[in-house]
Amino acid sequence: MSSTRTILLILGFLSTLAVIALIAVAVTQNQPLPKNIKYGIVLDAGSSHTNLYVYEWPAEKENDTGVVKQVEVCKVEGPGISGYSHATEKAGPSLAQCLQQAKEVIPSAQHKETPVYLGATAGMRLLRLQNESAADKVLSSVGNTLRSAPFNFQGARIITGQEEGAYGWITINYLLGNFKQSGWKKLLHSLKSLSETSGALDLGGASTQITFESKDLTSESPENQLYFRLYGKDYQVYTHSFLCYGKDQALQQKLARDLQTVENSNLFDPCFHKGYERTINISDFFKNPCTSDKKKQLPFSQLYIKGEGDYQKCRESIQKLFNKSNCPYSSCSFNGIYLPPLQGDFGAFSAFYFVMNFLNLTSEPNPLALNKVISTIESFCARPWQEVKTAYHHIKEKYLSEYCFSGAYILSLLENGYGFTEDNWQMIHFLGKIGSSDAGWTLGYMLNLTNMIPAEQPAGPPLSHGSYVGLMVLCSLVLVSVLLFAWLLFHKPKCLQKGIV
Ligand SMILES: Nc1ncnc2c1ncn2[C@@H]1O[C@H](COP(=O)(O)OP(=O)(O)O)[C@@H](O)[C@H]1O
Ligand SMILES: [Ca+2]
Repeated sequence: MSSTRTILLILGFLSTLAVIALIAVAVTQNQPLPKNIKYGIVLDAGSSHTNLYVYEWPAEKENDTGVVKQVEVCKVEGPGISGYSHATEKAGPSLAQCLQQAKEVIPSAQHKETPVYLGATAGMRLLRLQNESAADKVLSSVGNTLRSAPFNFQGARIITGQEEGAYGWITINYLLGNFKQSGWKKLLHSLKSLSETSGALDLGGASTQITFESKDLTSESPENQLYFRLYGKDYQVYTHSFLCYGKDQALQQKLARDLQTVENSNLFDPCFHKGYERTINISDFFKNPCTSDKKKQLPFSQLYIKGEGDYQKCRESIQKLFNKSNCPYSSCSFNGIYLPPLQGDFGAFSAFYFVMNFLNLTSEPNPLALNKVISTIESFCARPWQEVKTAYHHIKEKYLSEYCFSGAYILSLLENGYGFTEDNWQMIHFLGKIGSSDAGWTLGYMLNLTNMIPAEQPAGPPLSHGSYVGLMVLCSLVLVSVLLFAWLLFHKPKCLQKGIV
């Protein structure tokens, strides 16, 4: 009897030892290999300025969703590259300082294999319309600078408005993890027939984009339609980019309209604060493709703008930029552009975020009601310029003086332009960053050009490393408990014998 007990004891001890060994092997064997990091660089050459982004991802996981993240952003000094139309050779050298910063962030052994892309947006689209050869020279200047950097130059080009919308949509849905939803979340969405993805609203200085998944997208307007197959799923997406409807060009358009009825060189503008004054040179004003159709001979060369700080009047004058009179489709946003019914949540970024964040109107996770947003902007516009300047002395005067206009413009674009209402306003989420990455088109652009988003779900182990190890541990613990229980049951140790009948 005692010898069987000894044998069983030894067996129990050995099996416990075996289980511990099993766990130790599982943990060490499945430890991810030391990280092999890859890098990519994208320059966003916007109308107002250029930003350089450095992204990184683990090489062995590059086709997984959500693994690429932004590790650096560098703001290029000076204007956007389209601002170099009169000194095109200076456009490239303006990028040198940010390229230097990228060289410091990325280990030098990896410089040669790191792709670098430059995408120019609406500022360059406008320059190309106004002066094509200047636009070509600017692009060749930035191309030369990028080629001479130690990275793997992949091109400098003007991206289309459609691409800008599409890549912005891909970026935010990639970062929000919407392309890899769990089974139950997918089921919930399909039961409620909700979109699994978030729409994207991007407001720049020269153009603005609206992009969202639209299940009932008809083929009325093929140029607004995009099809994607990502991670094994099909997406039908609507997109449109409005050139001249970025916030800086919208202001130019509004001023061009105001100039039609001005009686002398003084213009009272309800969209600027009381006490604010700005002088505008008329000679260049109508050369811009966004204002050239309003060209008018005026008896003065300078216009003096004087602020009135009246939100209601400002909204009325902005409203005129959205022509709702003719729509050749079943439904339109404005200027005769097709817009299917709005669907799902929207992420609103770049200037949508900068402006609403300044005005403290981005409150998440509980978005504010539309009437609260309106009253906040209304009272901000009513504050005298001297008071605003003192309260926010640390903010660039160019930005500060235009937050009233920009706030009113954002509301007009969303309400009058796209038809958001009090009821669906809260579907809009103003976001600057998602995790460590800025919301914008650059990440989506790089993911696409490096083929990092597969059309089909990559075949991989069914369990993640963590779940695999967890499961191993759990099974082993169950095994030990069963063995222990069996031993107790059949060999009732003396100390327990009394209790068992
Ligand atoms: N902190 C800020 N506050 C207000 N506006 C900002 C801020 N930072 C950037 N902006 C504005 O955001 C817009 C960015 O547009 P940009 O990307 O340069 O142009 P586009 O996308 O039309 O080519 C510009 O109007 C710029 O003035
Ligand atoms: Ca932009």
